[in-house]
Amino acid sequence: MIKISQLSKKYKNADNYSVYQLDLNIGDGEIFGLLGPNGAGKTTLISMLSSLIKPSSGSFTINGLTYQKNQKKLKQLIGIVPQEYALYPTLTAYENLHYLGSMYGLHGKILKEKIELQLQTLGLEKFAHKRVETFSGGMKRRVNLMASILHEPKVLFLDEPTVGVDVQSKNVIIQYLKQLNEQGTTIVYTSHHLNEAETFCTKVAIIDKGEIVVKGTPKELVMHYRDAHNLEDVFLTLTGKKLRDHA
Ligand SMILES: Nc1ncnc2c1ncn2[C@@H]1O[C@H](COP(=O)(O)OP(=O)(O)OP(=O)(O)O)[C@@H](O)[C@H]1O
Repeated sequence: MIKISQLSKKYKNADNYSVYQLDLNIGDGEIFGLLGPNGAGKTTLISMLSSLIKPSSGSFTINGLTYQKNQKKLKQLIGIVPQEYALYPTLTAYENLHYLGSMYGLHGKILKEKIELQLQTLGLEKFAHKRVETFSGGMKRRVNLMASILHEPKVLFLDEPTVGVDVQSKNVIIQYLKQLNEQGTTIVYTSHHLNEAETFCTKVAIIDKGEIVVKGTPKELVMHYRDAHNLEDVFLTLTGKKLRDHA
């Protein structure tokens, strides 16, 4: 589904590469977790894959398509849930979804029904006509998610979709993503929640300093490191306990 070859990114004026000569294949139907400490390059990688930023070198394909030649097709094929809310605060949840859905060519009864179904599934039907600026973090995260899947993408990229939300919202989001995956959506997500990733992901890659340190199923990784009881132990073994502050 996704084939990444020697992908690198060095931001303008930066001293180091944020992603360096990265090779990775992500199969159809996976829930793939990109894990790593602060500044590891997770957002940079997912932003390149969702064409929000341009690689410095290397290449990747999604379903055999490159961005250079298939921008329109890829826009329909993928969904992007960025870390920042991509919503209009003064519009209601319904108005936001209607506007963003129409950007993907959805209209009329079909769009209305899709919005209503999603609001219901993600527990927001009662708040459909309230302004998004009045919502809690968890509610905004759920609207952000809905906005990116109205066009039923085959691949969904999510950058920390459960950051800053309460346990209930997190649970609803993860259950919903699992449901989408069962219906055939490939999911690529970044997270700092290792417990969540361990049960949610079919495969993970631990990234540090722009390179993949290890990849595999969570079970394989925990089995491989003798003293590890869980994915967090594997993570700390590989990335160390030093703080990774960066500016
Ligand atoms: N726009 C930018 N310009 C310059 N450097 C950047 C830019 N964005 C990110 N970086 C640098 O690239 C490196 C990787 O950052 P990135 O945000 O991809 O990491 P991350 O793994 O997503 O971190 P976090 O977990 O903190 O979100 C960091 O050193 C960061 O400072």
